[in-house]
Amino acid sequence: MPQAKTDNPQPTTENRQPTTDNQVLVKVENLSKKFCKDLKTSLWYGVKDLASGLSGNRNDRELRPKEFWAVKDISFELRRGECLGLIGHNGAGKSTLLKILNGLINPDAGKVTIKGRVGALIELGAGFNPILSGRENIYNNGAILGFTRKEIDQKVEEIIDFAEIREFIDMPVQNYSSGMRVRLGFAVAAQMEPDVLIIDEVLAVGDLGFILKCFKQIDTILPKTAIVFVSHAMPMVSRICNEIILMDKGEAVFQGDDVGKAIDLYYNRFANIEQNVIFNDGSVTLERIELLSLKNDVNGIPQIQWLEDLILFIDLEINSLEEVPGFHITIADKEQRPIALIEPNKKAMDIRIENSKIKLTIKHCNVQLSKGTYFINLTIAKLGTKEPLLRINNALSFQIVYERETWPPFLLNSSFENTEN
Ligand SMILES: Nc1ncnc2c1ncn2[C@@H]1O[C@H](COP(=O)(O)OP(=O)(O)OP(=O)(O)O)[C@@H](O)[C@H]1O
Repeated sequence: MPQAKTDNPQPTTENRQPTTDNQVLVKVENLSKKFCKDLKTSLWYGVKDLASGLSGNRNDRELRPKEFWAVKDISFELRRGECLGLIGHNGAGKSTLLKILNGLINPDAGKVTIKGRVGALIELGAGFNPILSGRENIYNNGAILGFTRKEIDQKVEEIIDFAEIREFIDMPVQNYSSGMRVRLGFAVAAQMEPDVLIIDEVLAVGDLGFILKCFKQIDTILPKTAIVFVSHAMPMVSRICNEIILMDKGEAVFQGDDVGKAIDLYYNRFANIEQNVIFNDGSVTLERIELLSLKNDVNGIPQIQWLEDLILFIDLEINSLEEVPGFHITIADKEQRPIALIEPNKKAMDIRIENSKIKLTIKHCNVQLSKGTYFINLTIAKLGTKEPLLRINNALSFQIVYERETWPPFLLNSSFENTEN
C-alpha cells in the first residue's frame, strides 16, 4: 500500500542546505485519498481491504458504493522559498491533504516525499498534550521534531517570547484560550527552523497583532523554508503565497503561480449573492437599480471595462415622502468589505421627480477598481439625517473587466501628465 514517505535526515542545523539550494523539499505525486460516507460500510471495507491486501488484490483507484474522493490526483513540488496556498470551499479536501503531508493519515494512491524537518500547525491544539504545561509541550514538540534537550534549552526562551504567553507558560495547555494555543503552536512550529512548514486555517484565531507577527516570521523563514498554507482568508493567502492550488471535491481545479486568478475563481463561486433588504419603512419602493453596461457575464452580471465610466440608474416609487431623500451608496468587494463610497454631488448626480417617481442617475468617471466582482449597497435616508427609509445590501452586483488579475481592489491609472507646473 502506498505510504506517505517522510525522508528525514538527522535534524541538525549543520545539515541545512544553503538558501540558494533548489532542492525539492516536498514532492507530491498523484496523491489520492478516499473516504466513506457511512461508518458501518467504512469498517466493512476496512476488513475487506485488509484481507485483499494480504492476497495482494487491492484496487486503490476505484470507488465503491458510498465512497468519495476527499483528495484526487494532486501533484506538486515545493522548494525553499516557495509558499503554496491551498484554497477551496468547505470540504474541498485541503485539511485531508495536509494531514497526509504531515503523516497523520495514509493516502490510498500516490506518494509524498518530504525532505528535512517538518513543522506543522494543523488543528488547534493538535500536537499538544492538554495536561502538560506550555513549557513541557515545547520540549515534547521539540523532541518530536528531532531536537536534543540542549538545543531546545537554547530555543525555549525565544519561543515563549514569540508566543507572548510567559505569564501562563507553566499552566496546563488545556486551560489556554484558543488564541494562546495558536500562539504557542505557531511559535514552536516556526521558531524551530523547519525546512517544511505546514499551516492550516488556525492562524485566523490569533488577534491582529499576532497575525502580523506571524507574517513577519513567515517572511523571515520563507527563504529557508517551503510552506504549505491553508486558509479561507484570501488577503492572507495573497500576502504570503507564491504558488496556489484551488481545490474542489478533492481535485485541483486551478494550479499555478497566478495567485490572483485562483482567488478570483474562488470568489466567482459566490458572485451570485441575492439582494438583501435590511430595512424598509415603506415610504419608498426600489423599482430599478441598473448599471449602464454593454455586456453581461454568463450569470447576467453587468460588466464594465476598467477605466470606463460607472453610470448607475436608480428608480424609486414614492409611497409617502415629503422631500427628496439622501442617497448613500457603498461599493463592497468580494468579501463584502465596503471599499468605496459614492458621494453623489450635484455634478455627478441627476435627480428627476416625475409624478410619484424619483429617477436618479449617478456617474462616476474612469473607474479604477481592479478586475473582479463588486456589490452595491444602497441606503436611502431622510435628507440631512441618518434616519433610514430603505436599506438594501447587494442591491446590485457588477464586474470590472480587465486583462490583469490583481488582488487589491484598486488598480490606479497612474501617469506623469499634469504633474509639471
Ligand atoms: N476521517 C474521515 N472520514 C470520513 N470523511 C472524512 C474524514 N475526514 C474528512 N472527511 C471528509 O473529506 C472531505 C474533505 O474534508 P477536509 O476536512 O479535507 O476539507 P477542507 O477543504 O479542509 O474543508 P474546510 O474548509 O471545511 O476545513 C469532507 O467531505 C469531509 O467530510
